Amino acid sequence: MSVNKEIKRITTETIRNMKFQGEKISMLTAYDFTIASLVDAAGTEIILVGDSAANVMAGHETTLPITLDQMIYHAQCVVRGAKRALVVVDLPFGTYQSDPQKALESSVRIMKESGAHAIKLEGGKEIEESIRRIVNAGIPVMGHLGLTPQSIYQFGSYKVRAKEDEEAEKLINDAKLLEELGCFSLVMEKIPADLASKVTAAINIPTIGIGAGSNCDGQVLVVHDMLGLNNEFKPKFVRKYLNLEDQIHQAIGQYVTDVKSGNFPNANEQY
Ligand SMILES: Nc1nc(=O)c2c([nH]1)NC[C@@H]1CN(c3ccc(C(=O)N[C@@H](CCC(=O)O)C(=O)O)cc3)CN21
Ligand SMILES: CC(C)C(=O)C(=O)O
Ligand SMILES: [Mg+2]
Repeated sequence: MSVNKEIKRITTETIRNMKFQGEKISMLTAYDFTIASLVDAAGTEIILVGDSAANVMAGHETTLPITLDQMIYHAQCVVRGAKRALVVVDLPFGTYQSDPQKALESSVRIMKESGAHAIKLEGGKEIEESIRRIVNAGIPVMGHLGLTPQSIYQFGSYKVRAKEDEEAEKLINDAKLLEELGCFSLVMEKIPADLASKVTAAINIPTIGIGAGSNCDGQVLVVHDMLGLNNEFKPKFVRKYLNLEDQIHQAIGQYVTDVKSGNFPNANEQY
């Protein structure tokens, strides 16, 4: 008797079909092999190698400083851990906004050098040509609208976006444009739940929300946030499933105490 232990890979088509079947899509970030393996094994459909690595991994204030080389390194680590999930990588700030040719080259580097399955970029109409080029090259693209952290210095704050009619209307038009351009899905960050609902009903590609209410086709969180690894960051859209920061603080405190007291290592922990 032979058992097929091969794991079936989630594809962009799987993700698109989930919307029609009414099955919600779960997405989490990962930036390294170990966390990616855990996120993958627990059944998350999409792993995002977010440029939030700039904050979470490198300690930067914003996402702007992370480079394409650094994103590729994180993506390589994640791809080795993801056996089933679709791996999506953020194009970092400055590698796609200005020039469609550069956008394509950045995307090709990510796909070639990391083995990831798709890229994500922030914006709508402004980056239309970049998205067109990348999609035409056969690279799956995930859009990202609403609060787009790479534009933080233009927004001036991380406040909820598209509360006014004019910005809401632009967001709806951008969402429709992204669908037309061939994006396979769309992240909507920190926008009113009613608007997210409206967009989700208006397009045929799945919407994945973060601070965008329960009517999106899927949800995404930064894995370190939902595990409670950084207790200072607590916008209300984060649900903390664990309080790892406190647990790790306690464990490491105990280790320090044991080393200092001579309690570690004991007779069984030496040769
Ligand atoms: N750890 C982490 N989680 C994220 O969700 C995340 C990142 N980093 N980095 C990139 C972007 C930035 N994001 C953000 C950033 C701030 C708020 C926000 O609501 N800020 C509140 C303060 C919240 C707090 O720290 O308690 C604000 O009023 O500015 C939301 C999403 C989402 N992304
Ligand atoms: C918050 C998600 C959507 C993201 O773009 C990131 O982690 O960089
Ligand atoms: Mg991002």
